[in-house]
Amino acid sequence: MVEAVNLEKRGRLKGVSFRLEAGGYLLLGPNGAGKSTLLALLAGRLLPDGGKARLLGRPPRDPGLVPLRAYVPQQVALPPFLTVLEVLEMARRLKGLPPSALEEAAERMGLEGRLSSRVGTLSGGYRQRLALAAGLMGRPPVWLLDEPISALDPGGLRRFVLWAQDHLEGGGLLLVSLHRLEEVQDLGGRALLLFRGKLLLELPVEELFTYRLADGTPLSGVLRDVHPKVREVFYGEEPA
Ligand SMILES: Nc1ncnc2c1ncn2[C@@H]1O[C@H](COP(=O)(O)OP(=O)(O)OP(=O)(O)O)[C@@H](O)[C@H]1O
Repeated sequence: MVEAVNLEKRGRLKGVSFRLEAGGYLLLGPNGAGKSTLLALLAGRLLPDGGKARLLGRPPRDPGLVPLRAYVPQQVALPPFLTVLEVLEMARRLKGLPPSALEEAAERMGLEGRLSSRVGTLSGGYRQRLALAAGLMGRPPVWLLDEPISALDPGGLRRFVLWAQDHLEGGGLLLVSLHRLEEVQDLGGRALLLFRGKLLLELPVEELFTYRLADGTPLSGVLRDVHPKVREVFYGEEPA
């Protein structure tokens, strides 16, 4: 469903290749690893300097992908003077969806009581809920999400996880970048570990917690705080 072939962006992504079928994929890696760059390339928001990407067999900028692919970037610029309902209505029209799709998306993210609020008055968490509701509206089969849960409270997070679980059960693909792995491990699936613009490792999420590097260091600890160790083991470099 989503394919990258030697995908490159100068100084940011160094030849990443994979082929992802339906299912959940957690895109992990330290700040600056290239997660946002990779997602923006797959979504057609950035052009690659080399290689290519395909979503459902089509190039990322194919207009036919609009109703088939959701992309929610890390920072979503929503016009502050519009109401929640107006933003959702814009998304609905852009994707050519029926009103029931708007209602479902608002309900999924718990926005029913805030439809008349102006975006500029929303808290950070509600803005993130709105970005998700607008982006995921209409059940597109491919979801590309860049740190979509960073501002969500436990209720918002539960709503997102439930929606994502339904999406996966329905045969969808979810590629999501995040740092707080513990909160989404119910989604299962596979983890893709990016480091310095390269894909280091792909493994089932449950193995992340038990995987050990050659010297016995647990990978989950490495992800949290000992990144030079990753460099040492995977690149053969001395730790800084
Ligand atoms: N517009 C840009 N122009 C040039 N370089 C950029 C630009 N945006 C990001 N970079 C660089 O590209 C690299 C990868 O950044 P990217 O935002 O993709 O990482 P990330 O893994 O998403 O990080 P984070 O976890 O902090 O969100 C970084 O070195 C960053 O400084």
